[in-house]
This record gives sequence, structure tokens and C-alpha cells, in this order.
Amino acid sequence: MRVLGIEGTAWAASAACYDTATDEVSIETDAYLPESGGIHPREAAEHMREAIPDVVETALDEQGKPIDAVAFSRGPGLGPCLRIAGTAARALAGSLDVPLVGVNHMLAHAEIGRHRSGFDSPVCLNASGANAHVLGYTNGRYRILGETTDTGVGNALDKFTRHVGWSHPGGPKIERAAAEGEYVDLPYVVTGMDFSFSGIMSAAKAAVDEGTPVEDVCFSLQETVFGMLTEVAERALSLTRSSELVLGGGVGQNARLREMLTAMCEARGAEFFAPEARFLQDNAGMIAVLGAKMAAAGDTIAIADSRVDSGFRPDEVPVTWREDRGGRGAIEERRNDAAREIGSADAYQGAEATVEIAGDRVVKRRHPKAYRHPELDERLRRDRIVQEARLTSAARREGVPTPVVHDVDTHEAALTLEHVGECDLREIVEASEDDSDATAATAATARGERAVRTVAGHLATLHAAGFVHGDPTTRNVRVSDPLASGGGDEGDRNTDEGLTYLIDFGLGYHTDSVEDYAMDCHVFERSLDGTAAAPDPLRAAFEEGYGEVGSPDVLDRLREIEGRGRYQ
Ligand SMILES: C[C@@H](O)[C@H](NC(=O)OP(=O)(O)OC[C@H]1O[C@@H](n2cnc3c(N)ncnc32)[C@H](O)[C@@H]1O)C(=O)O
Ligand SMILES: Nc1ncnc2c1ncn2[C@@H]1O[C@H](COP(=O)(O)OP(=O)(O)OP(=O)(O)O)[C@@H](O)[C@H]1O
Ligand SMILES: [Fe+2]
Repeated sequence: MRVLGIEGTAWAASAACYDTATDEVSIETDAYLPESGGIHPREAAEHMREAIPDVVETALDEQGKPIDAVAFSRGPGLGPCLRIAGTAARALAGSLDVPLVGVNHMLAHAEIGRHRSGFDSPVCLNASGANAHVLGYTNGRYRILGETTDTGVGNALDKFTRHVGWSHPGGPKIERAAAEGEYVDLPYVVTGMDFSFSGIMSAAKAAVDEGTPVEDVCFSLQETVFGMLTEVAERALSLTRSSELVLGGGVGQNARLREMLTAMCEARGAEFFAPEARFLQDNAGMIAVLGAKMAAAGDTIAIADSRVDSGFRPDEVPVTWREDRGGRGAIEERRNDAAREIGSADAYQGAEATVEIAGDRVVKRRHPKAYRHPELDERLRRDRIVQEARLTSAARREGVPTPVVHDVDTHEAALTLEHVGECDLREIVEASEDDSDATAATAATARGERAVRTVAGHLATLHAAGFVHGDPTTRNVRVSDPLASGGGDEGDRNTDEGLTYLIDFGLGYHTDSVEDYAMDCHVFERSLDGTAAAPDPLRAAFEEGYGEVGSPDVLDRLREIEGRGRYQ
């Protein structure tokens, strides 16, 4: 099959031909470069209007053979640009009398890495201009495991370079200047698997204004921003137990980012793949390749339904082109692989730390991360160990079951904690749809729902006390057996079903913001999406449980967060 791809979300007016027989992709791109400032939507659309016919003609001429389908970026992107590229795609599909395929641009960034690497089911880090997120595949959809809560990563870098008077795009200029720079501290913001850039960017601009050499700020921006992305990618690998990572998006052209991701994957025995530059930056090649997979699956679109969508999110797309659904079988396989690799029940390799179990105690150590700048690494490990010890105890005082903290060693970044629970909540929710044994499955589902409801109550209690957990995932909840929980002397409201403990408070902080509380809930719900065999009833149980204890404002805000588009 030969597919013509058209890309026109913002700066790249691009057309490509992909031939499935040879796996060859030829790409023709005409880039819009603003004369001053950043991308102006109207100018970008004007460029799109002029450039699209030419790149399409060149791509078709080069192919020289008939085309079987036309694929185009439906979104996300700038509305005026999308509409022009969409109109061209519709006209072409009509005149060639071939099917039309509407592609999600961010999924194309992710799928091109999977396609070129041959990986089976990787986690994908998309680091592009207008977006930044980590995707994992479960139950027939790509789930957003973590994302920016403000701007895309490239846009953030570009805003900084505008401030210092450099021309667009700024990313490559930061990379060049960073070669001459030294480290200075900038804010580092990771909440669960989400992250934000606005605080860092304000601090970076202020540092330059106050006389810090711009090279030092560029160097530190890379260390901080890419350190955050790498950390989040590692958390996603740990949560999903995947051992494959692919990179997508224009910022992926940065050598320091790729170096960090390579080092992180190497340290945890995972494989890393970044496609070549022509497939990282916006390009129609990735649209043609995913378009071909969709067309082969019959996933084409009627002209009448082919409206563009500037806020099109990757998790809205039902995945038709993958044979596996990423359901229970895939989860089980990864679980077995992980168990074989660890080879012992006495030690865990978390995303951040190693946890050794010795009798009724565990020792948790945050080892240095080779990918991170040593100064940043030391600061984070020390701060988090102190915070974890403080908030673990603070939560206990509020009546939320947590491990007793026996010892804190800030020098070694080590904590000695009481061993709690029998398994992570993840094991229960992963298992809750086992069709081989219906009775066991119903029991597991009921147990999962009860535990999730209890977690919701615990989070509401923390929020009422003025702090957040910061990383409430199904891995950071320990669940004990109902019979083994020992007579209810803990005074927990759910003693009859065993205790549900919260652990791993290293990313927690004090706050009185409804937004922060709602984000805490959002992080937990998304971890259900990323790990549970059947997330929907669990989400419902969570919201019900939160509603019983917590403020309705938080739940309202949670729904608002879920409905928010991130494209800016
Ligand atoms: C929706 C779509 O229009 C959008 N496209 C987009 O952002 O273009 P993309 O080609 O993926 O990425 C461009 C960004 O990539 C950055 N960039 C390019 N080379 C870079 C480098 N060496 N280091 C850091 N950033 C770099 C640029 O500064 C710019 O912000 C997206 O994918 O989010
Ligand atoms: N006090 C504890 N009692 C029992 N098990 C524990 C305890 N602390 C940690 N564990 C186990 O070790 C695993 C990793 O611990 P923790 O989440 O604290 O480390 P981490 O490196 O931050 O992991 P991640 O970032 O992947 O959540 C937990 O999922 C849990 O299975
Ligand atoms: Fe892009």
C-alpha cells in the first residue's frame, strides 16, 4: 500500500509518501520561520496555504506510482493551519478517489518510534513544541500517564529565548549555548507524573535579567527541564513495568535529552529508541506511516466526519491498528517478566529508590541518578527524604495508615520504615478482570473498589489537613489482608477489609490550593487508567469515596481538569 501523508498543524507544511512494501518514507517539508517573535497563527496559516500545494506535488511526483489512501493530521494544532491542510487532504482524496484517514498528530509522534524500533509496547515520551506527555498503552487506548500542566516543553524554551532576544526556534540555540555553561539552581517541578514549566521559565528569565551568564542559564534549563522529563519517563516505565521507551517530538532532537534518557534506561535495564531527526520534528512521514496502519485496519473517515480538532487528545483515539489490546494478557506478561528479572521478593527497584525488606522493616534508599546533574541530584534526594519522613508521620497523625518511620539518614538519603501491607494496590486492580475464574474475579474487583474508595478517603483527609501526597499511584498504596490485619487497633474505618496504607510521600507538600488537591486526585485516577484491567468502576469508586469525606469543590475541580485541553 502507498499512502500520502499531509502534515499542517503549525510550522511544518509537509507531505510524504510511505510505501508499506519497501518501508520507505520520502518527506517534503517547507518550514515557516517567523521573522520576529514566535509563531503567529495567521502568518503560519498563510504559509501553509502557499506551501501545501507545492510539497504535495513534489511528494506525489517523487512517488510516481498510484496512491491508495490520503492521511492528514486532524489535530492537535493551530486551527487555521489545520483547516488548510485538512481541506487539501479532502480535495486530494476526492480527486484520487481513495479513502481519507484522520490521524492524531501526537499519536503519530509516538507510533513512528514504535514502528522504527520494532518495540512491542513501549512507553512513549513526546517532547514537542506545543506538548509534553508520557503515553502508555492499555485496554485499546494510549493513556496519558503524565503531562505538562502548563505549556509544551519546546514552547517554554522558545519563550525564554525570545526574552533574551534570540530568533525562533529557540531550542537549538539553547543547546549550543549550554555547551559553554555551568550549573545554577532553578525550580524543579514534578508532581506525580505531571510537571510544569512556567515557574522554571520565570526564574530563568529573572536570572538572566539579574546578570547570570545566559550560557549558565541555558545549561541549567536543559539539566532541569530534561531531568524532569527523564524522571517522569522513568516513573512511567516503573508503573507500567515496561522495559521499552521511545522518544517523539521536535525537542527530541536535543542530544542532552537523548543522553539522559539513554543513561536512565541503561541503569534500569530498559531499551531506549529515538527515531532520526527527520521523524522527530513535525513531518508528514509519521502521518503517512500511522495513516497506512489505520487504513490497513479499515480505520478511514468519511469526508463529512473529517472536521479538524485543535484540541485533539491522544487518549480520545480508539486504537484500531494494533493487534494487542494491551489488556490483561499484556499486563500479566510484563508482571511475569518483571518478577523473573527481580528474582527475589526481598528487594524492589522503584523508579526513584531501591527498597530492601528485612523482617518487619524496609530500608528505602534514593541512590544517585547518573543522568542527573550531581548538584541537582543531591538536592532532590536530600529534600525528598526529609519530606517523605515528615509527611509520612504527619499523615499518620491525621489517622491515615502509613508506615512508622524508624530512622532517617539524610546523608545516605535512606529511610528505615515499618513494613506494611501485603501487596501493592496495583496487583489487586491488575487482577480484577480475570475471566478464567469468575468468582475470584468478582472478589478481586470488589476488593479493588473497596481499597480505592478507602484511598479516596485518605487523600481527602490529607487535603483537609492542608497537604498533598504528591504521587498517589496504585504502586504507592499498600493493602493488607482482612484476616491478617490484627483486630482493628489502628482505628481505621476500613479495618474489616484490612488496612489500606499510603507510602512514598517524597513528592508531597503543604498547600491550601483546591487545584493542588484536585491534581492529587487526578494523578491517582490516571494511575488507575495506566494499571487497572477495568479502570472505570474504580474511578467511580474513587469519586464516591472522596465525596464522602472531602470537599465537593475538589471533585468539581477534578472534573474540570479532566475536561481541560492542554494545547497552548
Ligand atoms: C501540534 C504540533 O504543531 C506541535 N509541533 C511542534 O511543536 O513542532 P515540533 O517539530 O515537534 O517541535 C518544535 C520544537 O522543538 C524545539 N527544538 C528543536 N530542536 C531542538 C533542540 N536541539 N533542542 C531543544 N529543542 C529543540 C523547537 O525549539 C520547538 O519548540 C507539537 O507536536 O506539539
Ligand atoms: N513501608 C513499606 N512496606 C512495604 N512495602 C514497601 C514499603 N515501602 C516500599 N515498599 C514497596 O517498595 C515499592 C517501591 O517503594 P516506593 O514507592 O517508596 O519507591 P519509589 O522508588 O518511589 O517507587 P515508585 O517511584 O516506583 O513509586 C512499593 O511499591 C512497595 O511495593
Ligand atoms: Fe509535533
